[in-house]
Amino acid sequence: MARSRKQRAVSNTAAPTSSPSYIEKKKTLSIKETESQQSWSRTKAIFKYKLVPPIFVLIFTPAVQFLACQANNPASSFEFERTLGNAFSWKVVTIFFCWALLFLYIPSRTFNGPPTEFGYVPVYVDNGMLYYIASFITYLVLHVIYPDLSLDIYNNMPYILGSLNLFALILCIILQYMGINRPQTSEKLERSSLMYEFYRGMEIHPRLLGVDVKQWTNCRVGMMSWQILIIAFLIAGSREGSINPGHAANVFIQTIYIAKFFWWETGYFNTLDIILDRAGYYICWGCLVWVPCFYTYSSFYLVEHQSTFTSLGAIIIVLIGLIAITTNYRIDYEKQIFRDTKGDCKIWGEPAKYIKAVNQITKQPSNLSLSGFWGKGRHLNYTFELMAAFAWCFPGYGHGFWPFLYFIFLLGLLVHRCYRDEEKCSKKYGRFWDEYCKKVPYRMIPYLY
Ligand SMILES: NC(=O)C1=CN([C@@H]2O[C@H](COP(=O)(O)OP(=O)(O)OC[C@H]3O[C@@H](n4cnc5c(N)ncnc54)[C@H](OP(=O)(O)O)[C@@H]3O)[C@@H](O)[C@H]2O)C=CC1
Ligand SMILES: CC(C)CCC[C@@H](C)[C@H]1CC[C@H]2C3=CC=C4C[C@@H](O)CC[C@]4(C)[C@H]3CC[C@]12C
Repeated sequence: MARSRKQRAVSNTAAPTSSPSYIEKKKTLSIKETESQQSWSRTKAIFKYKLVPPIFVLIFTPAVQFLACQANNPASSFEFERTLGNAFSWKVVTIFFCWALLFLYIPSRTFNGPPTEFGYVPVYVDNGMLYYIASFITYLVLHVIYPDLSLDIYNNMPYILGSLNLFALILCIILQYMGINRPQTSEKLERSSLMYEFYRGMEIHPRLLGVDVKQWTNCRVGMMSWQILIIAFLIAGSREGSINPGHAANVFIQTIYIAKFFWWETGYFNTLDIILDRAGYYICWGCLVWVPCFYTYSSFYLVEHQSTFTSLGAIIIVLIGLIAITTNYRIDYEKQIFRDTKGDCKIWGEPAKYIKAVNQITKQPSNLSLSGFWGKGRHLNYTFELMAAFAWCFPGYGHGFWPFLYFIFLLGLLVHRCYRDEEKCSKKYGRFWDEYCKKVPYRMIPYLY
């Protein structure tokens, strides 16, 4: 009796896995699973290739013109004539573009970026800090000759954005034409719709007039225009020579952030924007127009809408901002040291711990750090980036959500970028990446996300 009960128990547990109905059920389930996976990938593809490009181009391009009118003079309506620029805006934009170009021609040390899968090694000019300091000083000195320069820049912002918009759109068309008809590298790129190609870009490292296009757009024009414009807005916003403490804190934190970028410019050549993104609307228009308009927006807004921060409030927010920027830099630095020494270094006072990983594409070893910040979260640098952005937007507190626009945008950008980066790493490292994700399970906030 006891034996037969045991047998039943065994057969009860064994039956489901071997019975035909169980196998059928499993098959139907896995078919359903793959069907839903396929339909999800189809939806994602429609979104990525068909919807995002026209929506971005048609919404973001005019949005910059609207933003520039909105804060400058909320009563002023959109005027088409501004989208064409004016004599002042074209003069300013042309001089600035040529100045940025000049520094890429000055004989300097060069820096070789990471080679592409098709064996192209991009060469960059390594004089970011010289360009930054020279541009900053020159801008301040120009006020001696032209005391109203900052005020004129502020008042002509809708026209300046009009000139930038036109120039950037034409550049993207040229880049697309060159990529289709005269590609500069041996990369074999599958063709897609013209709209998608315009948005995404064609080539990863195109060169024009002898310079690397993305170094010129992203690092030199985008980042330096951000710096010059916020200084111009601070000067334009000063009333009878006195500077508002909240506005000063907002500009000071961003200035440290931008100076840090130029200090670390060669580190930027290893990031997604440079190694993965192609030179098209997203990156080139983004850096030529979106950065000068949107990244500077909190400072632009504070000209008309004075910050209510006291000097003490300003000092506290500057300290918070500096802590965030330093930590963000520290995290990027820990990765750079780890990569440069291939893991043979000390992090947080101890020899670095890592996963011995292999790049699945090149089959070369490329370890994944488990030490310091990279052992606590997979993208803590983004968390501190957001904290810094929040700090410089905060002096606009009390004026609704407009001064926080950049922070809100950055939140979306960085969460999305986390997934883009992880997709890249999963392809690059395969099972080693899964192992890393198991050991470091959180992305941006330990124990939460
Ligand atoms: N203000 C803004 O608009 C934005 C600012 N940023 C800032 O730019 C900086 C760079 O960011 P981003 O380019 O996104 O990339 P990250 O600096 O976050 O680098 C991600 C890459 O690091 C490598 N990596 C990941 N995990 C490890 C590990 N455990 N050990 C060693 N290497 C690892 C991988 O590249 P690999 O293995 O190939 O080396 C991965 O692709 C950050 O400070 C960020 O905050 C970024 C986006 C937008
Ligand atoms: C089409 C647009 C709505 C979106 C354009 C986005 C781009 C302008 C930005 C995408 C990623 C951004 C950056 C990445 C990393 C950076 C390093 C940091 O230290 C300074 C800022 C930046 C260069 C930043 C600049 C804007 C982007 C390229």
